[in-house]
Amino acid sequence: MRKDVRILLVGEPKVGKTSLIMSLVSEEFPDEVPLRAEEITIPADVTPERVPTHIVDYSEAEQSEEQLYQEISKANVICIVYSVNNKKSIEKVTSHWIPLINDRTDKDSRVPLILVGNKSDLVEHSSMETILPIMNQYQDIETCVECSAKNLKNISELFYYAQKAVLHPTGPLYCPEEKELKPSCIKALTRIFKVSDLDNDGILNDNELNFFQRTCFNTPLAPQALEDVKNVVRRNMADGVKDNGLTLKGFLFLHTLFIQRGRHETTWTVLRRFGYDDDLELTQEYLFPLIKIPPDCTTELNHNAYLFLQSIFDKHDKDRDCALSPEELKDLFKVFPYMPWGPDVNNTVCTNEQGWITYQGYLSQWTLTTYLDVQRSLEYLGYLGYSIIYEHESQAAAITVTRNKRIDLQKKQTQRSVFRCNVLGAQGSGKSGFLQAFLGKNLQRQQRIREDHKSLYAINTTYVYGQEKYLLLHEVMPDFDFLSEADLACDCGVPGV
Ligand SMILES: Nc1ncnc2c1ncn2[C@@H]1O[C@H](COP(=O)(O)OP(=O)(O)OP(=O)(O)O)[C@@H](O)[C@H]1O
Repeated sequence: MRKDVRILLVGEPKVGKTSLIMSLVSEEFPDEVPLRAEEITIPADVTPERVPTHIVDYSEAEQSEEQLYQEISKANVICIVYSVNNKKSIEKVTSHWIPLINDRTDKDSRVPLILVGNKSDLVEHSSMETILPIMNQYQDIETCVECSAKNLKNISELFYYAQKAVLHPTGPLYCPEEKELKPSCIKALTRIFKVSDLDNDGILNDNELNFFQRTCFNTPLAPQALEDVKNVVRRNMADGVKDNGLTLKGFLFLHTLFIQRGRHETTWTVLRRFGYDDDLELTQEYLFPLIKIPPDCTTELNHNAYLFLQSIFDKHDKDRDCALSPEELKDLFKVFPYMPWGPDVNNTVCTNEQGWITYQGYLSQWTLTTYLDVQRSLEYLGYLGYSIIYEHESQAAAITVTRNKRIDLQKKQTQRSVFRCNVLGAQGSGKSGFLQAFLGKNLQRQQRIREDHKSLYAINTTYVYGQEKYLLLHEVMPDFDFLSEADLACDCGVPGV
């Protein structure tokens, strides 16, 4: 979310821009106003959304066109002010101001606009009849408001709407023309639904809904409120509620409704809680939290992380055969933007007779990724929503950084549970066979492995003094000239198999 908000007021001379700003600041209508108000900054603690807010006035008499253009490019939201008793000032909104702003802002990053009808105290009628068609015509208009600097009507609301337009913009979420959520918003909310659907039955039951509510808004829903939400969905669609729980369709409908009722902040709160930025991409801080790994230390998943991964396995192993069929695996990775495991994984870890990754194989692969490339592991945990489900500050809470290997050697004891063994040997000496045999695959099965599905790693559990440890075998190419330091870093070696 943005750290501050810059609101610019433009419009025809004498529509009351300066008066609106002065009325907001002094909470009374100023009898006399300067041509242009000084830029003011409202401190975060007195703004509704708790971000510092700069308010900038424009005066044709005082400023050059160049200065106006500069202010337009710096603004996060622009209020186009007209006077409700001045037809010409309304006409100029579309004939002058909107085109001028659009010409000066990038098409892909248009600033939100707010139409502000001042001097509502001077007329009996409303300007909305003229304004609503304009709102429908221009997508960048976030909202419109009629107000009066004189009797202070809707003044704080106007600045609140402006702040909201920047902090909780409609643009990325909703297409007003189609009256529906945008595809990237649907994608993000679908991922959120799947992460929150803890038993993976396609329905958010009361427990899951309460968990979701607590996670996003720090408070569970009262039983009656929960029923009311479901009833709203029931009244509007046939398959939004099933078995007394919310379906994905119902969940998306609710968010559409929030947005249509101007409660974008609800949807944004949910999206941000699940790691999304203003472009509906998962943020770098969410996916790649800082984690320091000193030299000679390795990275492992801790107990909580294994518990989490176990629950993810369980919710996708629909047939309870302790292995993930290709469909189950695909379903597990639906919350990822891409398929992270290629066919080589099936030859890196234990599989069942059908070649499907077993529970043990699944945990082994996670162990391997965490050991070899902890950043990737953090990224994957982020897609699965680890820190959200386990209410941790970041994915980094899943990782144990082991003690320096040298200290282990000195003390002749270790807390580590993953050990790497390099397997060296001439071409054709049977290194691959050795790795596959470690996974329990006999020669017959080994012969069926396609060349492009082969893996240089094999990881499996083994018992040391009754304790389960992971042993990671790494087949090292015979040409020593090409060996990197990383290739040679290991806990033991098996030369000349
Ligand atoms: N709600 C209102 N009702 C009645 N009069 C108003 C109202 N708001 C502003 N005015 C009056 O309108 C006149 C113009 O106001 P103001 O100078 O604030 O407009 P402006 O848009 O800032 O003009 P400029 O761009 O020329 O600086 C002032 O005389 C002011 O008192």
